Amino acid sequence: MGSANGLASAQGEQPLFSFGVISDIQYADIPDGRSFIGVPRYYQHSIHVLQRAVHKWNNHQNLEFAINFGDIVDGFCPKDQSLSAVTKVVNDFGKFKGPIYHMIGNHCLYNLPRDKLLPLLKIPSINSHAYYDFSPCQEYRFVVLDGYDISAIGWPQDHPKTLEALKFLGEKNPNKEKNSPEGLMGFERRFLMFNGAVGKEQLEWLDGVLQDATKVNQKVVVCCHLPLCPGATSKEALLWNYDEVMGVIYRYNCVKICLAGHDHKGGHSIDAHGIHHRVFEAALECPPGTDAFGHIDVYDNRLSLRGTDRMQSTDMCFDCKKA
Ligand SMILES: Nc1ccn([C@@H]2O[C@H](COP(=O)(O)O)[C@@H](O)[C@H]2O)c(=O)n1
Ligand SMILES: O=P(O)(O)OC[C@H](O)CO
Repeated sequence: MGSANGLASAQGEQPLFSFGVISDIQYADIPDGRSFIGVPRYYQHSIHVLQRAVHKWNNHQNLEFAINFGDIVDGFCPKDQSLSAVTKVVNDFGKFKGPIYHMIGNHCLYNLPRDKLLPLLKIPSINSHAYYDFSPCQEYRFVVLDGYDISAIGWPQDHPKTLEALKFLGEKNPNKEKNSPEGLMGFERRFLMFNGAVGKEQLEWLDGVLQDATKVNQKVVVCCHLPLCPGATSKEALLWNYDEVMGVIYRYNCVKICLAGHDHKGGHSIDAHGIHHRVFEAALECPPGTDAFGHIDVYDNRLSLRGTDRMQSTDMCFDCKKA
């Protein structure tokens, strides 16, 4: 974490553009609680973290857009309040004076099915898929992955993707409770119901996007609710087929940074190919009065995350000379 990776001073240098980031708000109008392993969760306070983020992003005056890394409403939200809770959070995001790019997380899908959720989040979609790309300037392209493409949550119960996910979980996780990693060894601990996979069609789409980005000499930032690198996250939070996705990414040299949420404590690693992986600290786990959001300044050779409060600042340099 921090600038221990040979960052040259950014003083005086203007970023190409900047954007806001926040993850795992998991808002619900319910009393505070705890995660399965006992970490406090502040369901009502987390929307105030978002409100302060939007206020700060607007005051910055130079943010092109913001990205929400998923899980805007918690699974414990009473289901008759799911729509109003999602709408409330979307409306608060709407106060940002710029576009918001959303992605879906497991908690979003506990609350609403894809056909309801995606239009509310204005996620460009064909057949309820939630992957897309955008390019804020000639030099950069952002790829947003749908980590719950193959998943036991979010699709109708008899949907082929639900059936494929349940079959896969049945083969990989012998526990009756499919969210339990008990007895699973090493990276196999990711085979849990609250995770998912990127399907074949999406992998082919990703390959095409990276091929195109390479042709036009664009640097790519990959965003996904689920982390893609074991070095940046707990094993239990990894995308089921993170290795397949990284296999596609490694065919090219254009992906420089992968950003994610889901693992609430946050993390940072640089993989063997020099790609930075940054998992964001959750807004949900901020005790009242504290925050976790940030903005990222984008340069030719690095992304510099300026975190607020519990979100650690991180310099992610992919072509920097050692100081
Ligand atoms: N080590 C674990 C972690 C989680 N579970 C199950 O997953 C559910 C969701 O976990 P949270 O961290 O979001 O609370 C939890 O309710 C457990 O059913 C588990 O079994 N073992
Ligand atoms: O999305 P949650 O709240 O179920 O939490 C996921 C865990 O952080 C993964 O380790």
